[in-house]
Amino acid sequence: MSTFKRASRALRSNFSLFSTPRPYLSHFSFNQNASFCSRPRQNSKEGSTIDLNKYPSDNIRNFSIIAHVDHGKSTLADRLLELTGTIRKGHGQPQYLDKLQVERERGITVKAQTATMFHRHKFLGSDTDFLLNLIDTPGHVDFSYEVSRSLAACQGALLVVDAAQGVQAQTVANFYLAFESNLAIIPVINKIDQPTADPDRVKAQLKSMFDLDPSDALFTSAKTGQGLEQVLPAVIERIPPPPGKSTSPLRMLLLDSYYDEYKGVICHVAVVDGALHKGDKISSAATGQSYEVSDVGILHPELVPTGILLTGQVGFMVNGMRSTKEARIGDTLHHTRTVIQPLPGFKPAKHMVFSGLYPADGSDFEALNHAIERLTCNDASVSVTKESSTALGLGFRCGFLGLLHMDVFHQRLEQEHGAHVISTVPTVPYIFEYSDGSKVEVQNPAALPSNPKNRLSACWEPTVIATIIIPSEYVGSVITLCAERRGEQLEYSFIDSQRAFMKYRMPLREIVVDFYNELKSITSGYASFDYEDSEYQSSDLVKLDILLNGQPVDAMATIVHKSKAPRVGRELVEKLKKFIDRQMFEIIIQAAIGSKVIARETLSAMRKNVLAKCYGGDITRKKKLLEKQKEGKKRMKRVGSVDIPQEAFHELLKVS
Ligand SMILES: Nc1nc2c(ncn2[C@@H]2O[C@H](COP(=O)(O)OP(=O)(O)OP(=O)(O)O)[C@@H](O)[C@H]2O)c(=O)[nH]1
Repeated sequence: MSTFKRASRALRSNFSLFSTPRPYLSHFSFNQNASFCSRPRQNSKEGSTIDLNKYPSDNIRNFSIIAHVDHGKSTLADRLLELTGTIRKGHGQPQYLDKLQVERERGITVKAQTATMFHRHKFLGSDTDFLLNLIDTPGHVDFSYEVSRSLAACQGALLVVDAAQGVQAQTVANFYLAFESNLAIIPVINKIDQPTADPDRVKAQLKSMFDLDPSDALFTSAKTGQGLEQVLPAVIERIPPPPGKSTSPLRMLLLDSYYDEYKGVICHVAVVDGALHKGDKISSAATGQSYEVSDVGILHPELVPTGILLTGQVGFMVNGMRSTKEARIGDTLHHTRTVIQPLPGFKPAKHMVFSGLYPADGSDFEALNHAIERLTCNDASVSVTKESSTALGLGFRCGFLGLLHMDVFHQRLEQEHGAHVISTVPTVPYIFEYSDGSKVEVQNPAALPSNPKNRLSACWEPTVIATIIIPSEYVGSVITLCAERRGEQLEYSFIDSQRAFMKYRMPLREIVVDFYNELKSITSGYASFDYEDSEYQSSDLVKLDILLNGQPVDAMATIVHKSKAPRVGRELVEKLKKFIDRQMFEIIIQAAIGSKVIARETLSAMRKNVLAKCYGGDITRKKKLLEKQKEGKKRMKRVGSVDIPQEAFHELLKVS
């Protein structure tokens, strides 16, 4: 059973009983008298002098910061890094651990980031030096795979909740991920400086929803610094040290990997048992392949070589892997020639949406191939297979964790690798059964015959369990929206007098495209939403073809529920009419199921004259416009004799 499903089951039972055992681990002694004491400022440049032998596992704490989107994880991480002198105060770069350009532009965390901090604290009566590994995690549902991976390296988590917004859908999802991993959970009610903050209400929600003791909650403002002095003492006193054995043979969990231009593949690892030294010979439990460790160290938060990583420590390792494909996330690494029991590892990432990626300019296939290869080195959760389309030429079919993930991947391709792509309508993985009893998973609608009923006997679509939290006054409109999206209500209750909690089983296709936007718009932005994958359900699906002047455009084909086909068909042809420029001849745009046309638009003939509004004879301006038109043409795709601009493909993504 998937973690998601188990969490969902726990969640369901939690809501019916409203009281569960306290999720805390109680085996670690709690020192009531310990007091806060700051360590002299550390600087990452001092890295080479760091002696990790000073930090046996009893003096190590590994913890994640988890929360709903925007509740302040990365800002809190900044403050903790400053407090411990890991980064300079006023370093001028908010959300320091969000390093990607896409993270900075969108203000979201996409990749979990680890930072090692050092902190002196009065513990059991004496000043003690601690090594703290903090993992900042993403909040958006698409990246919850990153959260579950991060939690595997931790013994505790700070569950951050916005004091004004209270518990939201991803708070619930992340709480259960941590709870299922048996982590010590420290509730942190953040943003208490806001005028609308109501920490007492949030405390009551944490008690009623998760049975978290209200007296355990910390109250902070990551913005003003209020209450932050309580955080690290709580981490040290309430989170147990890592449980591994220093005397056992080395076992390391491979948490993540990325490709660095200069160093090659860099692996992030958690040393569960034993110790890793520079120069060690290690092997992968998954592939049996052996490597020599050429560099090892901590993330402080930049790479700082230490020559050693001891039991319970989290850090980086370079070992001559040539491609990140060799670095299998969740793999156990051990000393060559020792026999070990591999660690449980992680479930592979589940791809929720698939889309074709094609070079905007057909001749750029090799450049796109190269760009995708490089980017997947740093984002191994994308699946890639080559495919070809009669409309778009050679390209790739890629699997993503969700639509935001797909969007972020496109943006990174463009920003980090200069690749311009056309993407096809995203689709979810359907299962079709042929009349001979064989079953296929269809990730590309073009792969289905246009009249599938002739050869197919049954079809199934993936569903999700959606969690929605909304102010009570919006319940009616949300129920209507979910019904329109073929949702089946599983649960409906109240978190407190103001907020309702609902659970729905919904077809994945109905939520991947614009469900969240619509939910936000009908609830004035107050809804929060999360989902977890569930089983397949039998469904009445049809393939919807788009034809231009009678010729099907394979890259625009889509699979829809039969009841929605007329509306989707109509919307698609209307969108295309808006985005295709008039050309020298008439263009007939049709949507069809098999040979039956269900929607049609006609674009009358006329060449778009970009100089129409250019009065007077300024030749340089005319030249500029003609140049711009030429540039635009590069981003067009010719299907038969019809030029389709890139935006038309983008717009089709928004039709559900
Ligand atoms: N008023 C106030 N604003 C805060 C506080 N903490 C964070 N913020 C603001 O809240 C916004 C979101 O903060 P982030 O730290 O990026 O939130 P996050 O949880 O890391 O966001 P994701 O990574 O996208 O999930 C930013 O504009 C912060 O400046 C706080 O204590 N008080």
